Amino acid sequence: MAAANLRLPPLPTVRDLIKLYKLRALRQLSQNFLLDERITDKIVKAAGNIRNHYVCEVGPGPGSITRSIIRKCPKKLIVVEKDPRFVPILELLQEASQSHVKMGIKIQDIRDFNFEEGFAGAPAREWTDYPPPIHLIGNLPFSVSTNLIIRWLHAISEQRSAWSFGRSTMTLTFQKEVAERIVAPVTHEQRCRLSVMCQFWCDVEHKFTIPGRAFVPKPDVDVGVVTLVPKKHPLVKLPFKTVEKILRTVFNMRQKWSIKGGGRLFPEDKRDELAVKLFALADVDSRIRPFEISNEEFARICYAYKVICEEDPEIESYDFRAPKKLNVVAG
Ligand SMILES: C[S@@+](CC[C@H](N)C(=O)[O-])C[C@H]1O[C@@H](n2cnc3c(N)ncnc32)[C@H](O)[C@@H]1O
Repeated sequence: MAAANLRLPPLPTVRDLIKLYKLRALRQLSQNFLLDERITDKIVKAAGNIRNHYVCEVGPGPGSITRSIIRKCPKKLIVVEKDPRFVPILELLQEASQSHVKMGIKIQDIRDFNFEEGFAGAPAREWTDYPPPIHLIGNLPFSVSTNLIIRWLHAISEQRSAWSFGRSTMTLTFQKEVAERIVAPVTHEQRCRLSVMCQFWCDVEHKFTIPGRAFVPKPDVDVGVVTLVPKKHPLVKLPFKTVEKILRTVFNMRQKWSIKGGGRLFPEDKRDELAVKLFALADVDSRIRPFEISNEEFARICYAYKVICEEDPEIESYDFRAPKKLNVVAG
């Protein structure tokens, strides 16, 4: 039987609090608020069981998802919000829930937040064990969401930050197109570098879509709720930056044969020869387009690149985007 939700003491509605504190949404902080409790409950439900767990909410704003999280009775909730105007409302929630939930309020950029400190005391699990009782939940600001997920994948690949405790899970919102890219399988029209990066390190699921009209103010796009659970066994075990460079380069020519983009991993004088070698070593058809390459095939391409770099270490530092050296004649 499901445990009963915590009943908060009577509070003004989030809509009334926004009015009371005259909180005009700031476009530069991607502020679009969710006021419908059924939707915020659904987001929190997508995170699975959080009772007695440790939760970090990214960008709580006026606190509607925060209320849904509190009702599920986590052991500890840390909210990280950049905009200090929300402090009085968040403190109200902190006070209302203090007998049940230990709630911390951090006014700062999520990109600078120290998860090891925030989750201090949370039980750690072996990477290949069940995920620890730690969750990251948030209706992310559009302006930082892609950058944030790349940073977090990097941390996952090195099992640090929130992932020094094990395979901490994430339930996050993205613009619908970004959500579709994250989960896009091979040959999907939205498949891109982000799809492969996310799927190398996480099991991803697009849980549901929230129509733009559910937000105040209404954004121009719909929003997808995605769960990301770090994989026990990532599909690739190579340095994150190397993998990122390989995928960025191959996807640079999305509509061309993969050998075209892949070739740009190598300096021009060796390009043709090494591009053929890359795909031969990886046993991947070089004439399919990047979005037609499966995750497993991309993993083989990454390892083949590594072999080529071991044979010729100068290759690794080559980046086709770097400005060409000018041949300046002295004197
Ligand atoms: C889309 S709103 C969501 C607000 C609230 N969670 C909701 O669903 O109604 C994004 C929130 O993230 C906050 N925010 C924007 N950039 C941030 C950052 N870099 N670090 C932390 N919070 C940020 C905004 O101030 C805003 O409150």
